[in-house]
Amino acid sequence: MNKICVIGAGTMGAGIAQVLIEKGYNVVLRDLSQEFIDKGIKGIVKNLDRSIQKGKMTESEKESALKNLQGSIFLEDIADCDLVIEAATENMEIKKKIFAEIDKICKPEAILATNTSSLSITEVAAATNRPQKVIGMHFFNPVPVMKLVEVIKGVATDEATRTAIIRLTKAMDKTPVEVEEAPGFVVNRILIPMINEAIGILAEGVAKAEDIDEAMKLGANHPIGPLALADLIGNDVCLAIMEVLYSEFGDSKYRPHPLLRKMVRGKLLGRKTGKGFFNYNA
Ligand SMILES: CC(=O)CC(=O)SCCNC(=O)CCNC(=O)[C@H](O)C(C)(C)COP(=O)(O)OP(=O)(O)OC[C@H]1O[C@@H](n2cnc3c(N)ncnc32)[C@H](O)[C@@H]1OP(=O)(O)O
Ligand SMILES: NC(=O)C1=CN([C@@H]2O[C@H](COP(=O)(O)OP(=O)(O)OC[C@H]3O[C@@H](n4cnc5c(N)ncnc54)[C@H](O)[C@@H]3O)[C@@H](O)[C@H]2O)C=CC1
Repeated sequence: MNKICVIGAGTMGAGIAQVLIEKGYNVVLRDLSQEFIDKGIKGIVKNLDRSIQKGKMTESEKESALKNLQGSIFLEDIADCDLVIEAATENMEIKKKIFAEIDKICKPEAILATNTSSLSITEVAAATNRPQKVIGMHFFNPVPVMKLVEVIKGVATDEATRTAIIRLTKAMDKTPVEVEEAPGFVVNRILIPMINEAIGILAEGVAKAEDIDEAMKLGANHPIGPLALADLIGNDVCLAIMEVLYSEFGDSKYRPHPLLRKMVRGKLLGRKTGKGFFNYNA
């Protein structure tokens, strides 16, 4: 595998692209506008500069990593990719449209992976004429730091695709965990309802946001509290995942809290909009 296209230059796409270029892969980072691509690349450069400051990377290593990266708004630029990793908005209709498009453009042997947090790989794959080459490759945020990749087969995913993705995951210094297709897979089925519960606790006035987070950090040894984690993930992403859990299982325990909806409607998405449960410098 040499040339990889990452679709979506947001929180996850930029992180995935960063790790890939550091490992020497040629990456095309695609988004809908140059502005989104520039923002993603700016974040990558900032992270690489931080690594230099910490003595973990040299200036020339940074330059050679960045040489591996090409931003593009043109879908044609991905035609010769060996693998596409889609990290666009968590919405089934958007993902199906992307997969139908890339299926037409990419060479027949290319693997098409989705970084979806919760959606059905089988349904995404059904938008293509190569469902055997479609797979879930679920990274965690922040990608350069988090070691896990959940690898999820759809009903038609073949063995060669599974093996290739496991191999790439290890080459990226990540640990693959294979998961059967199920809403939210493993981590998000546990993590996002916990965040939703923390939002309920806040809405009921049981404790202030800072204290909810402090309680979970000191009482459960979590590295950050659930509300800060919601801000890191993005409240829109958290809501999308709760919606999938709720609609797929039809169980009221997965009902998104109205405060989560209100936050998303008010564009209080967390770090990416500068304000969520806490404030951040834009
Ligand atoms: C929604 C989904 O589908 C799935 C998901 O992703 S769910 C979310 C999963 N992620 C988590 O649970 C993250 C929980 N939080 C954490 O682990 C930590 O708070 C954290 C790693 C994000 C930050 O750690 P911290 O100790 O609070 O801060 P900080 O000291 O600044 O960072 C620790 C390290 O991470 C690095 N780091 C932090 N944010 C980073 C980023 N966005 N990109 C790259 N590196 C980053 C720092 O550079 C630092 O590196 P060194 O150890 O080499 O110095
Ligand atoms: N935020 C998180 O912590 C995690 C998110 N994910 C998943 O990763 C995916 C992306 O999430 P984020 O990076 O958080 O979202 P984001 O909102 O930060 O970025 C999404 C990007 O996709 C772009 N996009 C939308 N439609 C597109 C299209 N048709 N073609 C190209 N680009 C398009 C948007 O312009 C945006 O820049 C989602 O499926 C999400 O569920 C997975 C793991 C963790």
